[in-house]
Amino acid sequence: MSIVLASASPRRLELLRSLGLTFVTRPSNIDEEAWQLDNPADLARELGLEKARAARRPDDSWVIGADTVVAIDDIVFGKPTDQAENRRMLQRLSGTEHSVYGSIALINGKTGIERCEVVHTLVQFHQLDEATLTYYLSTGDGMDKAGGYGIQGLGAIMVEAVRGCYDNVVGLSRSRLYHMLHHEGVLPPQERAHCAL
Ligand SMILES: Cc1cn([C@H]2C[C@H](O)[C@@H](COP(=O)(O)OP(=O)(O)OP(=O)(O)O)O2)c(=O)[nH]c1=O
Repeated sequence: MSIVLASASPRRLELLRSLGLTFVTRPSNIDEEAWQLDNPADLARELGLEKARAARRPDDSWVIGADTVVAIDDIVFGKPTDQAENRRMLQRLSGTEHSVYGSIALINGKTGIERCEVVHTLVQFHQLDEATLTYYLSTGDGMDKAGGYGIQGLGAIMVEAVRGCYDNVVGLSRSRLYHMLHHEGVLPPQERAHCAL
């Protein structure tokens, strides 16, 4: 039984690799902008499932799709299109707490079984002063990331506290994924032996 990661995200690849699993990547490249849902958790769920469906294969492989949605009061902050938008996003996140919804979808190509769970993490930002904003924006670190920041990199300087799963903010909750795979009986003995958890 093989595992396919339907993602182009280097963060997700690293997180999955650290579980000690053998897998291949197959980015799905769906049009995420085409999805408009009012509820951010539902949006994360549907996008995770769509990514997994797009990479599905007609064999006994398990495809993993994931999506990260950053939101305040149901207003979704996607990836910034330019530095000015990145600045506006960080100004909105400054001094307040926001939600990060991360979906994990699992699809079996042979049986058609579909599972999807959404993990919710709360992230509190410091009040950001102009110097900090300008410094962070100058690195471009937030440009390819939901909400316009990366907690695992320099974005950490803006984070005051995290409530819930940290991995979920980075892009994939290893703990939740492990338990989902385990529940489906996906992990063969040799994979279990190498598993880092
Ligand atoms: C909030 C936050 C997001 N991110 C990243 C995780 C995801 O890669 C990205 C959210 O965009 P996604 O659309 O979830 O993922 P992606 O387009 O990067 O990759 P793919 O669809 O191929 O799986 O933001 C961080 O790396 N650190 C953070 O702190």
